[in-house]
Amino acid sequence: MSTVWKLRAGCKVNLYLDIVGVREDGYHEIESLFYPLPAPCDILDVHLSDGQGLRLSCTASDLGTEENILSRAYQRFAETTGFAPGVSVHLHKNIPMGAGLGGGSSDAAAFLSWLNARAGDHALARGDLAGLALTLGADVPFFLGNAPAWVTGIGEKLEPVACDLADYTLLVVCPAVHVNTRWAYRRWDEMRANGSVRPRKELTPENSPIMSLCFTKPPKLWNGFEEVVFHEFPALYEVKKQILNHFPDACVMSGSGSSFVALFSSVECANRCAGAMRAMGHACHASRSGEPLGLNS
Ligand SMILES: C[C@@](CO)(OP(=O)(O)O)[C@H](O)COP(=O)(O)OP(=O)(O)OC[C@H]1O[C@@H](n2ccc(N)nc2=O)[C@H](O)[C@@H]1O
Ligand SMILES: Nc1ncnc2c1ncn2[C@@H]1O[C@H](COP(=O)(O)OP(=O)(O)O)[C@@H](O)[C@H]1O
Repeated sequence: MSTVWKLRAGCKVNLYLDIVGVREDGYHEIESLFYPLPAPCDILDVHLSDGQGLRLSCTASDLGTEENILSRAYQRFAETTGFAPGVSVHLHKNIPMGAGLGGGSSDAAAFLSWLNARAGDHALARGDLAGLALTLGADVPFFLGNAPAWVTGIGEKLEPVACDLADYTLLVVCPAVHVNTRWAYRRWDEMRANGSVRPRKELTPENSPIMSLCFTKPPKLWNGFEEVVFHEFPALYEVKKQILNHFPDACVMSGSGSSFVALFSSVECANRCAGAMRAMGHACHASRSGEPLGLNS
């Protein structure tokens, strides 16, 4: 029986996300604080097999194997390095898709790291692996290091940051709403063109009512996608208000949505919030000091 590796692919939340520019190729420049979380997380059961090529299966029926990012990661790595072993992967998909949690990117980074660790003389240097990762997705380079980072460029410039949230319970609330990242960026462009959204540094109490509320209490967390996504999905704005009713120290939508992350210094408040969210049908995942935290809802 060959060795089976169990790779855990956690998720990320954006504690700050501002869109600060658009490149010629249509990709957007961002300034964002990426923070890794252990829950929800995907599991990749990987084992080497005879011959060459990837055999992929996945628990998510709506995620075919051809368009799965893991297939593209294997293909890209084989083309770049010539290392194309026989590999079987069974993906236990737990991170909701289109949730702003980087689930696909995390899977790809976990698999690329595993391939590179076994590639021997074909292995890529760190920078080259990050460059390959970027071709799979803007969030993939972050997951290679999987540590709190200030992210700029389109997602390829990473600066490690000391971001100690050990005093907080982090609660991820996942409404069953799929937000397409590409749509969110295009919609941001349209709203930017008509002046209804601006990069945060251009906001003043005069040109943004929401900021006039915040300037007295500068927002600890910020996500420039909220106005875009709440405009299209008002139900998500309601979810955020429901979370705020449980007195988190801070709460923000993650990435292009639809998930939220809330920081609670009180575990009791986090528990109550999780119970209320689950009663409304929203999956919840908690963690504290980098470890998953079971919540009695
Ligand atoms: C919004 C963010 C914030 O962390 O994450 P998610 O909400 O997806 O988790 C990222 O910028 C998403 O990264 P990722 O999800 O890897 O995006 P990709 O698959 O590379 O790109 C999907 C589409 O989004 C647009 N895109 C993506 C990244 C970027 N910096 N500018 C863009 O304009 C492009 O149209 C691209 O075709
Ligand atoms: N292994 C995978 N896990 C999740 N999504 C995948 C995967 N492979 C391909 N995808 C595609 O990537 C899209 C974005 O998924 P994901 O990265 O989880 O969301 P987000 O970009 O909101 O963080 C999904 O809607 C799906 O179509």
